[in-house]
Amino acid sequence: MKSSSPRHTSTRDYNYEIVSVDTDVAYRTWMAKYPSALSSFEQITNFAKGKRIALFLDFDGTLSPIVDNPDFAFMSTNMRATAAKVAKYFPTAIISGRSRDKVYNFVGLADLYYAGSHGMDIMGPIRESFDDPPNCIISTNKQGK
Ligand SMILES: O=P(O)(O)OC[C@H]1O[C@H](O[C@H]2O[C@H](CO)[C@@H](O)[C@H](O)[C@H]2O)[C@H](O)[C@@H](O)[C@@H]1O
Repeated sequence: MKSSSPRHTSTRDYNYEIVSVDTDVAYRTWMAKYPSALSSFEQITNFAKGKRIALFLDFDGTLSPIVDNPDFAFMSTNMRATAAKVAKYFPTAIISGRSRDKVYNFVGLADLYYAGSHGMDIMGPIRESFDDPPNCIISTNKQGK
């Protein structure tokens, strides 16, 4: 007779299943406490009305996937295009535990703010001229210094 319930061939399999159930419960509990912002989008947009918006983003695990080798945490083309688009509407900053240069090299968007080393090293968008929006800083290189 064929059994319809899952087979447990070893204690190891059984323990693995308990860990999976625990992980699932922990995940559901966490999601109940911190629901996806996308499911409350209307509430967020209503709350944001009349306010000045700035966007602060994490890099690893947010803009890039978590990978084994930190040197390969590349952003997708879609994610880069989305970050560039959102930065046209709101001041947008990336805050990271990585060094600022490393994050900038991964992202490569000049219109964003970058806060590296957990906020110890901050760079604003590169300003081509004094006529650019005031939320930019002047690039020291562009001034010839
Ligand atoms: O503040 P973040 O931008 O989230 O940076 C936190 C740390 O991110 C990196 O490590 C994490 O991502 C790696 C690549 O996916 C992954 O291999 C590692 O296990 C994660 O901890 C980065 O290497 C660290 O320097 C950052 O502090």
